[in-house]
Amino acid sequence: MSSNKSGNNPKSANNDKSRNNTRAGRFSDKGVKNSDSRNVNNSARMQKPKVSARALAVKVLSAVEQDGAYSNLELNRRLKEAELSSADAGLATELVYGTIARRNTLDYYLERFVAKGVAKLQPWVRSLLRISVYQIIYLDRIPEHAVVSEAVNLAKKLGHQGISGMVNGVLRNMIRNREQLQIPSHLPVAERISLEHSHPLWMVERWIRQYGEATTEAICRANNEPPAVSVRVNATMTTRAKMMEEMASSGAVVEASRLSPDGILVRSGGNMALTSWYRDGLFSVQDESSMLVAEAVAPEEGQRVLDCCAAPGGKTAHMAEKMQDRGQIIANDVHAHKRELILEQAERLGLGCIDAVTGDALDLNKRYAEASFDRILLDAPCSGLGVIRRKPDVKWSKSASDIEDISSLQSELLDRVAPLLKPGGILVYSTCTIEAAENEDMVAGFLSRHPEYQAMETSNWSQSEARSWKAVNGGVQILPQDAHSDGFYIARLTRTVN
Ligand SMILES: C[S@@+](CC[C@H](N)C(=O)[O-])C[C@H]1O[C@@H](n2cnc3c(N)ncnc32)[C@H](O)[C@@H]1O
Repeated sequence: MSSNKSGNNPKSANNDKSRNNTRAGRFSDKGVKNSDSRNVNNSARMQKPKVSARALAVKVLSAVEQDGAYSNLELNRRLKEAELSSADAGLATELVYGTIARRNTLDYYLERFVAKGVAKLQPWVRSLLRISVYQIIYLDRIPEHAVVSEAVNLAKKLGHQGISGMVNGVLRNMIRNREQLQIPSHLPVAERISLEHSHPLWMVERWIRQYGEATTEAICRANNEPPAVSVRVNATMTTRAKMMEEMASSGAVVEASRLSPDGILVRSGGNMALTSWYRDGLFSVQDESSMLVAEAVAPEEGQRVLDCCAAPGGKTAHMAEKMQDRGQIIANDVHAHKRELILEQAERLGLGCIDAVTGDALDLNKRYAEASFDRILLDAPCSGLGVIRRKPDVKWSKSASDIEDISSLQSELLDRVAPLLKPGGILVYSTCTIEAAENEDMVAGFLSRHPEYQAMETSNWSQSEARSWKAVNGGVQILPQDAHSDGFYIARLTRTVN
């Protein structure tokens, strides 16, 4: 039996607290100090907010659970309306993402104290109890008595006396019996990991089959870390060294990415998407793993490139930057409304070599001539299980059958676009998941059906850090704990004969 690691009881959860590296850091009101006030994420407000941070979090969580809303979109929409101070916006963000991330652990604890069972509660009451227990267990800056009184006041406002009494009773009882807030160590391993790190049991069991127990536990632990902030420098406008200098002199704490030559890790400095550097196109906000995709494509100036599933255009733009905006990139996506997103990126970054088009990638072979592209990127739609840190809802919204469904689409997409590559060209297949069925098994199947394709060496494109990663079929599988970046699979294939 593996030993209990952090997060299985309130005490170790408190150790988690002491790291104080919460998601809310992104909303810190310590904006970059800069003589150019446009770069300061200054949101001190004088008026009384229309809604409290906790009420907003309860509304977002209830909409996610009841209406299947996307947490990020719902949260952003409500934050815009609410005009909270930056600290309160940070708290609301922390409560929403933290509560979703720790959902089944919170429910496991609550189940012992809610007489009629958590499932029978009204969704808003369930959300209120969950955010309260999340604060008690995982956040150190809010005293327990404040958590209880805030919850009781909110229950009075949103419900009635009976509900506020029940909320008061449940929370006080939990605080009095903290020793009961433990995950028993005698549980079968998969169940223990599932409860301790809040992942669905089917997912944990699936990963144990693929990666073994220790790696699965490391994946689940990493999935609960707040994601790092990183930006990709626009190489047509500046260099990483110059950008880092400018950012540092404005008060941001930055580090060069060890994964991508274009990446900068931003340890503190406010919301990068609100800076004038971002608006002026000097950089884009992008995860480090994702930056490795264009690295693998290695497009050259003057080449013709096909990006099959391109929206919102992050990797398209990166490839255009690598080409110094010389050549042509056809950036295709099936959704007409997403074409705008690609065009917005291109315009902000000053990139003219991108042609954004709409259509099903399954039909690209009817629209373009065989062997007409030097490079093809298939950044496929996938289950997204590599980006749980950023989108914790994925844990609860996906099922094993989603993985089977999406892999048959991926396989068909690969088969249809393969003839479009010139002999000697490079086809990159990438996903933001860690599922073998969508990754190495997918590429193995493709190579067995297409003798005209070969896997390429990974070592000549991946940075030194990446070279130790598991490389199979010309691809690297990046797990979220490897470099504390998103889980990604990137395979690099070449066409040898016509
Ligand atoms: C992983 S995302 C691509 C992310 C993008 N490469 C980037 O870096 O910004 C997958 C995209 O595939 C698109 N998509 C899904 N099915 C498609 C299809 N059959 N044909 C073309 N695009 C598709 C989705 O709309 C989604 O935008």
